[in-house]
Amino acid sequence: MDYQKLVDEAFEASKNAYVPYSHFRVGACLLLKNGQRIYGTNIENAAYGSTMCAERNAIFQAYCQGYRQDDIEALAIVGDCTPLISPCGACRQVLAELMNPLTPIILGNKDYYEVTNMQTLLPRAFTGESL
Ligand SMILES: O=c1ccn([C@H]2C[C@H](O)[C@@H](CO)O2)c(=O)[nH]1
Ligand SMILES: [Zn+2]
Repeated sequence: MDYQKLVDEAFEASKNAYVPYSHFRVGACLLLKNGQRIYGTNIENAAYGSTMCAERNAIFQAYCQGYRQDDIEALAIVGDCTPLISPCGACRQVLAELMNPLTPIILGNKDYYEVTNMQTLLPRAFTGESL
């Protein structure tokens, strides 16, 4: 698995970020097991709370196209920052439900990346199992 390529593609996607308020571009590249890639960027709004994060845009788009967690090979999330970008709480909650706990999540900047997963990012997640 060429994680560096996923990171590079996520940075390419981040060029489409709509970030007039934070000027902080985030990119996501979701790799499906069929080889297809689905991209996401953050899209901000003057009503700040209506902003949507890059990784949620990517995972929602995958689901919109009919894919489900077992179809997902990996997800790269990137930002030009140090330390590495780390998904916000809302994204963790969404990703914990929509991705398998051990599916690789690659967090990257321009210089390096780290591989993690939802089990590590959100241990003891609240899921539909509890309802
Ligand atoms: O993992 C992250 C962290 C932040 N952001 C966005 C939201 C907002 O547009 C900007 C600053 O918080 O970065 C993401 O898209 N993903
Ligand atoms: Zn988020």
